[in-house]
Amino acid sequence: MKIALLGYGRMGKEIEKIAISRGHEIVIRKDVDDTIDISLADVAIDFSIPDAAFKNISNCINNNVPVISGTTGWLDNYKDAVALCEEKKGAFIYASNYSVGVNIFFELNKQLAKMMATLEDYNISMEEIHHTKKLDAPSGTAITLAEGVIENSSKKNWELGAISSEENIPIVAKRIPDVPGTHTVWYNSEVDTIEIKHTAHNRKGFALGAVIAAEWILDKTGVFTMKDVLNIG
Ligand SMILES: NC(=O)C1=CN([C@@H]2O[C@H](COP(=O)(O)OP(=O)(O)OC[C@H]3O[C@@H](n4cnc5c(N)ncnc54)[C@H](OP(=O)(O)O)[C@@H]3O)[C@@H](O)[C@H]2O)C=CC1
Ligand SMILES: O=C(O)C1=N[C@H](C(=O)O)C[C@H](O)C1
Repeated sequence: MKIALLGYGRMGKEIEKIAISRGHEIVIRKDVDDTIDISLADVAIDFSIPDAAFKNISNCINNNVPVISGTTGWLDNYKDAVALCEEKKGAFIYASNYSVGVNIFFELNKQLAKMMATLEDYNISMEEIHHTKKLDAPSGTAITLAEGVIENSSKKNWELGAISSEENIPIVAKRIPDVPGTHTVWYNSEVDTIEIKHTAHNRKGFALGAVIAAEWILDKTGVFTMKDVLNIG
């Protein structure tokens, strides 16, 4: 299939390698906000920057090109993207994390949250560690993890910082050179700690998941998630 890469940075370049190895062709590599003919592509993959993602996604939907977005930090506009996709009968997936391992971790996190929901002796906290070039904090993945806990417990919100409260899940964001992405969820009590952790060793898992999602969405109409693509949970 013919792929448009909207964003040709660390992820765009990783996706290009995997897409070519799976027999696809890259027809657009868009690195800046210039004019492009998106309709040259069968599918678009957006890994750009928070300020550009919604415009890129809308442009694809308006031109009837299915779009996969992995850009984080733009979710204030997510509902508008969903509404536009439904109105235009387009095809769209956003995932804060495309790796298979993290999507399993998301399900594990929800199951654990259910089990811990009534155990008042335990305090939850989360940490995400990423490279120093990352623009947003907390990471999209940490937000998805927090939402998974909120759906399955009495917690109401997440909060950036270390202080735990009855209603909020504290998320600490650390920036350390070259770290691709590490996420930890802790439940601490006076007597013990339960910890679940996902460590990405490189960006290949994110990139492979994005290409698999692009292959999957080609003949579909609607708004989907990685759970639909991987058929898990
Ligand atoms: N969902 C997932 O699985 C993952 C998500 N991500 C997310 O993906 C995004 C990109 O990450 P990463 O590749 O590391 O970041 P990079 O900074 O390496 O790449 C972003 C690229 O987007 C380009 N860009 C800027 N404006 C536009 C525009 N209007 N249209 C298209 N491209 C544009 C930038 O160009 P220039 O440098 O010239 O400004 C840059 O090359 C981030 O939001 C990150 O959080 C990352 C990994 C996995
Ligand atoms: O910016 C990154 O690098 C990553 N961003 C995503 C996020 O915000 O969760 C996914 C991954 O952790 C890498």
